[in-house]
Amino acid sequence: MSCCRLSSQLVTLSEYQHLFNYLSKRYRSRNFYAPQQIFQSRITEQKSVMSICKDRNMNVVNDINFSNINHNQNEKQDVYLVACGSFNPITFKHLRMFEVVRDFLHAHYSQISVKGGFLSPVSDGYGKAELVDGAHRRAMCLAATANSSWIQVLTWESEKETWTSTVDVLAHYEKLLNENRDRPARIMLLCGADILQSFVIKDLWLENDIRKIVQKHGLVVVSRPSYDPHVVIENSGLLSDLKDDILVVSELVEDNISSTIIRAAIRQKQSVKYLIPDSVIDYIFEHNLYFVRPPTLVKELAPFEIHRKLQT
Ligand SMILES: Nc1ncnc2c1ncn2[C@@H]1O[C@H](COP(=O)(O)OP(=O)(O)OP(=O)(O)O)[C@@H](O)[C@H]1O
Ligand SMILES: NC(=O)c1ccc[n+]([C@@H]2O[C@H](COP(=O)(O)O)[C@@H](O)[C@H]2O)c1
Repeated sequence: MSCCRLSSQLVTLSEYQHLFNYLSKRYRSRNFYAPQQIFQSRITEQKSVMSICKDRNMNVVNDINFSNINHNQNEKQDVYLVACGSFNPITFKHLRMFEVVRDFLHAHYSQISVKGGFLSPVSDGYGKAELVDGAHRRAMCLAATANSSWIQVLTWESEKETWTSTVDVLAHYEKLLNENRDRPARIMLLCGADILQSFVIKDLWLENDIRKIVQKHGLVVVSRPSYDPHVVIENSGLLSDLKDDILVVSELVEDNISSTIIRAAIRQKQSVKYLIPDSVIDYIFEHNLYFVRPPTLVKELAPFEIHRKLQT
């Protein structure tokens, strides 16, 4: 019997209900089931990241970075990986990044124990072209992670009307995660090499934010074709400064799949099967997403607007 399991996603009650109804309807004939008790208990757990993620079996130390991580051989650091992005729509590559990085961290840092992975879809207020409604992007992320035992969806960022800087997103989740936790866990940013390259774009990222992300939280960059993270680091004074705390992980199977390509393929009525999860394809068809290109936005991305205002 094949079955999909609703794992402990961090979503609002109505989204749970919506997704549950959708998946149940969709997969009834294929033995999809989500026992009501599990479903209900997850709802009560949704209030804080901590309540879902708490796991106090490991010894952890607070606020270590990669430069000193090897000095604490006897103590384990619980780590949660957070990927911020549009997920418009989510692809297998977004999910792969988590698997690759967890393997890498466990293989190279015996003190790290990766306890969970979080997808944090960006708010509609980010202003990126072709961004479909956050509720759809969240639902697709939920559908895509329904089978994962450790990757979950965080909805706080995308439920806000306005865009939140990534450093604030990380700080928010870290605070929630560590509420009432004796030994704080660490939240690390997981991203593709294109995001690292975007760090040097004027007014897109603040230098202080980058420093905080890298030094306080930790940054893991996954390789992506056409991007060379090492060259980007070498050519930037700031990133060269921080290079000991930036981890670059080579994906075993690099490919240039992107949400942009998926959207274009759907518009051209080409198959996207085996590029994104079936449940996401079903959702796209059911909600008629991406078949028509929306009008081009004239406004620029929120971070540009906000950071320029800060300077005046
Ligand atoms: N093919 C890929 N290889 C490595 N990293 C990737 C790949 N696709 C996406 N990522 C990473 O996943 C995260 C979320 O990406 P995002 O939602 O922006 O997807 P995208 O495919 O780059 O989007 P779009 O095509 O709409 O610009 C980012 O950190 C991005 O770098
Ligand atoms: N200054 C910042 O914090 C900053 C700037 C640009 C993008 N981002 C984030 O990076 C991610 C990029 O997503 P896209 O690759 O889809 O544009 C989003 O989550 C966005 O919020 C953050």
